[in-house]
Amino acid sequence: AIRHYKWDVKYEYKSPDCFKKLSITINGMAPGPTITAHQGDTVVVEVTNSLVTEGLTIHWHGIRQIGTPWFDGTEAVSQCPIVSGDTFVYKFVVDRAGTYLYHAHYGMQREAGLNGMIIVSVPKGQSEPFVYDFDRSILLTDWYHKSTHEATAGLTSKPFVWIGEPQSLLIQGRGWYNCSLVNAPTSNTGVCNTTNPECSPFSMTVVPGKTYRLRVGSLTSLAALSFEIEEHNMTVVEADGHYVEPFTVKNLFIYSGETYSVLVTANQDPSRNYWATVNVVSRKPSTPTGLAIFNYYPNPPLRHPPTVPTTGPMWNDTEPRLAQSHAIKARKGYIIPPPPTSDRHIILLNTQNKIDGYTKWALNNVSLTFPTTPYLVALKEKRLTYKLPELFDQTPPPDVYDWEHYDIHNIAPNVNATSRNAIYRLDFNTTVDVVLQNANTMNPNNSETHPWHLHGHDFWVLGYGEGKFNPLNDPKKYNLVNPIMKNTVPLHPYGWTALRFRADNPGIWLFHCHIDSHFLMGMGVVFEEGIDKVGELNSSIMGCGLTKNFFRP
Ligand SMILES: O=C1O[C@H]([C@@H](O)CO)C(O)=C1O
Repeated sequence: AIRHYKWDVKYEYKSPDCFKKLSITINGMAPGPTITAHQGDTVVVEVTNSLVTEGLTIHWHGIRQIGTPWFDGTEAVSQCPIVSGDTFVYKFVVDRAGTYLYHAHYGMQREAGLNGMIIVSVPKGQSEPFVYDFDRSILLTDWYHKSTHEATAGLTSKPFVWIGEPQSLLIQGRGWYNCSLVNAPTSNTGVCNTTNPECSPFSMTVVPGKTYRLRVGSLTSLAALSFEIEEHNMTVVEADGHYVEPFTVKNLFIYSGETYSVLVTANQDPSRNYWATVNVVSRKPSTPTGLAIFNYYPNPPLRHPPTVPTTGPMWNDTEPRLAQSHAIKARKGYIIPPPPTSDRHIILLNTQNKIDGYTKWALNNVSLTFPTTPYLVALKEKRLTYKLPELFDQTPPPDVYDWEHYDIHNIAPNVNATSRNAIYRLDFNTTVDVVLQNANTMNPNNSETHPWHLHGHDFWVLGYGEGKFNPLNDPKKYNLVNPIMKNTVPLHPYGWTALRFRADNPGIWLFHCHIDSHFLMGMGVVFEEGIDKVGELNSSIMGCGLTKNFFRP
């Protein structure tokens, strides 16, 4: 079947945490409408850019875009931005059941609220390997009071001005900010108003005794989160569209770009409500706990639980987060075995760097910048390919760093890093291993968590380790038996994460840190595979208005 959506994207004042701010909305909503479909459906989204002063693209996060790399929605990679006033039609197949996301992929627009969920059900008549009574979903985000334009200006200036920690955590687009913290004029209730119904907490109503499949997605711009429902255990059954061998947690760690399904049974005292909370982990929190209400029917949905909301685990305790990462395995009966060996081994050292006085992130000393001609167009459009050396840097970035000598525990020495728009070219249909290696930032005793997201693929997660990855010994410890497949994984502080994927989807695909500011600071790489097998480009990705027709075959 075809699922058709018509979206108008614009700036509007919203008060998701009681503080009034310009937010990007879709048809008046932030988060945007949930896309629902069955496996195998074609989703058509007609997007009109009514932002007036900026371009726009929308990325369908977790959808592999097999055969439609031009609809991946990544500015500078798969398309020109949709110019103001123009309408762009995304059309793609959702080929696997599961929980996915969508969000803007232009500048830092995601941070301004352009995000939502995609829920793909199993084909009619097919069942899933677990049972539940109801299907619910919640999207977790973080929220700044400053505009993304201010944030961007700071991140791209000399000296660097860091955006800091978000003011609120939102659960399904709702948070609560203590308005007394707003600087003068405090009397101006038009700016921050804690009685505004827009910032009353999200309430999820449950019927006592019933089991809920709760789909949880995170599209935070910075924060790593711990999510929990007071007095209730959660059984993890799905991650990024793949069934997980079930395991039970009290709190779920979730990183930007990840989705999980957990089963929760409403088996507690039904005479009261319970807090559902999100807390920041990995960074020293200065953002208050995000609150929602787990409402037992027929109690009033917004009646506060009688308890004090939990503040979550210790923010700097990496161990339980690593333990959760290790616990996620493919479900028996649903294991897709990885190729036993790999054809190419890429190790990416993640460092914070100074380049030309600007603060950046780099992979093997290369900080990613983008050409103005999208890579897909540059490499495929016959009228441009003869000019390739002018379009972007043709010398590939390095596959490895000097792992024998680099000290990941010390402040980054920052030598010789450069900003470049070069890409990795992968031989089609080969197997590629990527090991992400974390290190110390430019601040003493500090290593951050980075959620890495790959476009166009799911990868097998072969292992996580602490310290420095040793390419001679550590691959022997890879899990080749039941690794989960995902599209986003955390790289833990001072650790490494090993992935394997098949370069079997013709196109150009980003692989990047899903922290908005880090991506802006160059934390990503680009893969090309099978460009000669990409079909005739959809001309709507090239230019604006009727100039797109100039590229029609
Ligand atoms: O990229 C980052 O920059 C700041 C800080 O390192 C700048 O000093 C920070 O916390 C990041 O995650």
